[in-house]
Amino acid sequence: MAKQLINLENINVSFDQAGNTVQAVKDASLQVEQGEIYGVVGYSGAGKSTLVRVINLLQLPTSGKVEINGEVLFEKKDGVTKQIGTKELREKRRNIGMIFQHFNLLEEKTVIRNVEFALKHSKKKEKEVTAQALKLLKLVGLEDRKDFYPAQLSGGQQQRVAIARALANDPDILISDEATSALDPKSTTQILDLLKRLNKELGLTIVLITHQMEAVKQVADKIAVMSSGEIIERGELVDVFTHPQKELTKELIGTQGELKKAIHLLDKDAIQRLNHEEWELAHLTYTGTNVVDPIAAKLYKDFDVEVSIIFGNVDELRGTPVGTLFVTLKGAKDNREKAIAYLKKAGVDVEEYSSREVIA
Ligand SMILES: Nc1ncnc2c1ncn2[C@@H]1O[C@H](COP(=O)(O)OP(=O)(O)OP(=O)(O)O)[C@@H](O)[C@H]1O
Repeated sequence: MAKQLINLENINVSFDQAGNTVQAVKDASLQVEQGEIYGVVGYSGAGKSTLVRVINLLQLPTSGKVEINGEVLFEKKDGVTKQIGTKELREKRRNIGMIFQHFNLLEEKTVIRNVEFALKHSKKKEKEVTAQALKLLKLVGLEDRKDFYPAQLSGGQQQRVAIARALANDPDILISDEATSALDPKSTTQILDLLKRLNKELGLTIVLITHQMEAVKQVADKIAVMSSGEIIERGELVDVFTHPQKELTKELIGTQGELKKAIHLLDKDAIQRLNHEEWELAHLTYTGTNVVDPIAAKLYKDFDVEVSIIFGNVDELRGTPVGTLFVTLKGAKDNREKAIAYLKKAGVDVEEYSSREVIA
């Protein structure tokens, strides 16, 4: 089993905002294993940044436990606080690189000086510092821009510099706080590809905060969904996307919008002529690409259930094709039940909407 690198237990964070207490994080626990890319998603204000800033104690929790690589950095329980010393914390923080939406580069310094700046506390000689900075710029594909100033680079290139700088002290963990949110789609993909490569080549553990579901779809192994300070759902990326439990998760991943589209596309005149008991709308989700035709034929042949496809789509989740299909199922109720039981057994996730719900 992989080693648990980050362990946040029962974290609470509250702020005082003009005399009112805002609870930004509520009893949140998050465990990240070494080598994982863990996405934390949710709308603005959900508490993502606050929770993740707790990892390196840039944000002190009101209560809870912060354990990194088996070492407790902070624990406050029953009014008793334990916290590592300032000097030790400074060292620990070097093991956790951070990148942000705004690249936070020093504008008056060249690219290489920006990276070297992160090594100013190291005991390395000047020559070694420069060699290390060059190595990092090579890693992010920017060695030929080493003497440029940040303003002479595109957003994507500036984020690469920020990544090189974040990796200067050879950290085990990289926290990415909305790092692709200010970039165009092409640069976003390039940065995500770079993060994936660093994860693979360096074994870097990455915590990725984002409101962009496309970003987690491309790179995350696991995701946690946050709402009003709480983690409301979590799991393997493909599981959460194919079996979302909470309404918010469905909304974030677009299932709700797809359902509306399916209802809009239904041939309501034709369908309203049918008895309510004779049909339903079903949302099928499956991994793999080629199950559609055989399923339709099989349901008709074996269960006397007629399948009409309203629309379908194949998406890719971290390289795994995931098909989604909205269909109407027509036939006797018990036949439909048997057909659905068959689909579920075949690994297809089925969400049913009764004809009354759809027509309402
Ligand atoms: N330093 C602070 N002082 C007071 N309130 C704060 C502070 N930092 C965050 N908050 C509040 O805590 C809540 C959660 O904010 P947080 O930035 O963690 O959310 P988020 O999910 O990361 O959203 P965003 O992407 O917009 O930053 C918000 O209500 C915010 O106003």
